[in-house]
Amino acid sequence: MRMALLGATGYGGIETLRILQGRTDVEQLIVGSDRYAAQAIEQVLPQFRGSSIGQVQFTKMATLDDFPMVDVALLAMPHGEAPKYVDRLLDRGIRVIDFSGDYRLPYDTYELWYQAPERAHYVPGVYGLPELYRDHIRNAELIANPGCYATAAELACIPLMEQQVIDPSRMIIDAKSGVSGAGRSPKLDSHFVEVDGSFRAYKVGQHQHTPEIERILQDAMVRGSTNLENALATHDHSSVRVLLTTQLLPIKRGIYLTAYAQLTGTMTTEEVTHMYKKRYETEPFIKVLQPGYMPEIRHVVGTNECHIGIHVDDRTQTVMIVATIDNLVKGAAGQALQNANLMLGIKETTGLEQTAWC
Ligand SMILES: NC(=O)C1=CN([C@@H]2O[C@H](COP(=O)(O)OP(=O)(O)OC[C@H]3O[C@@H](n4cnc5c(N)ncnc54)[C@H](OP(=O)(O)O)[C@@H]3O)[C@@H](O)[C@H]2O)C=CC1
Ligand SMILES: CC(=O)N[C@@H](CCC(=O)OP(=O)(O)O)C(=O)O
Repeated sequence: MRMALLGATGYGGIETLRILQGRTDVEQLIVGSDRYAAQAIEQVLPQFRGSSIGQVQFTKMATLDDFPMVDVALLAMPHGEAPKYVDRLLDRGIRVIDFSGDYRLPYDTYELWYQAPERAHYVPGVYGLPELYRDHIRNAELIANPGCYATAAELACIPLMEQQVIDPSRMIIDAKSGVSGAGRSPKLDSHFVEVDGSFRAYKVGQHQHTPEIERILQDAMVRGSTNLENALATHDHSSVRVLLTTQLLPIKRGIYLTAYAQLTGTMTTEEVTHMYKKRYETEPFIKVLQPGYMPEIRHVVGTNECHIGIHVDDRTQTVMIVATIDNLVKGAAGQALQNANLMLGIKETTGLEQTAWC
């Protein structure tokens, strides 16, 4: 595999390097950083001292057109940066996986939720959630890697949507993330002293992953339906409505997400669990827990896994799904490398079978 990684010194980029350094099938690795151009990875990131990639030097991203040919480029930069590079890469025949929100939504929705400045209208890429779009990903030129909360929310709710057993118009998603989700650039809100020993909600009612989750769950509902005509007729484009609350946990990494939805018929915890186990039985990274068990962040940190716990509250006929992921792995770098494996015809789990650090 020949790969370029632009934005290699942010948390998503560093995590990509951590996962890649154990791989023996990486024939070429180009790492882009303007700030650290010409320095070796191990000079800038001492955790890679003596590793197989430690001596690779960072390259200025502006020199992109002179890079040697690669199979795939991963772009791990803040929102709004990827479009400076994407067309140039695609024109050279290099396939692209973008970590940011730039290619996840139709432009009008993107502009609204990301407060994007006036610029060219981007066409969404193939959405990089293998559990829903595996076959599209294999042939894609441009992948929009999902957001971290969105990954957890979608994996938590896809079986409910496909089987149409809930009211999709009033779903509640309560999500908590470790601080690395806010990126590596210093900001007051993610400063250690502001976060340690505290807990708070942020971006209330305006989190940018809200339309992403609604769009994908809507699609899951329509695609999963055994009666497509009925699904299209009864659910117009705006029928999935999600109230998303995002909160900052005083830990480095991990997402703990709880989705609540109203069942339209009577179901037990055992029945919903059976439905989830069946849906995800061939998915290498999804673990559905037995009734009575709930996931924990420490059991997924450092892994590309999503653990799912299920409970049905009989009194209110509410189904509650808890999903945990590592925001930097299944929520970013791991998922991007899972997508790269699919695109390049490599076994999907290659390099991604680590167990948790706990
Ligand atoms: N952190 C997470 O949990 C997740 C992040 N994402 C997305 O992944 C992308 C990368 O995020 P993250 O890894 O957290 O890191 P940052 O957002 O902090 O990105 C830092 C990297 O981007 C490069 N960069 C390029 N242009 C700019 C610029 N104008 N300003 C600042 N940095 C720039 C930096 O290069 P240089 O070395 O030259 O400084 C550095 O390598 C973002 O779009 C984010 O939304 C998605 C899912 C989860
Ligand atoms: C803790 C924290 O701040 N998290 C980030 C989500 C990062 C991510 O996955 O999303 P994007 O790629 O869409 O930025 C946030 O809430 O904006």
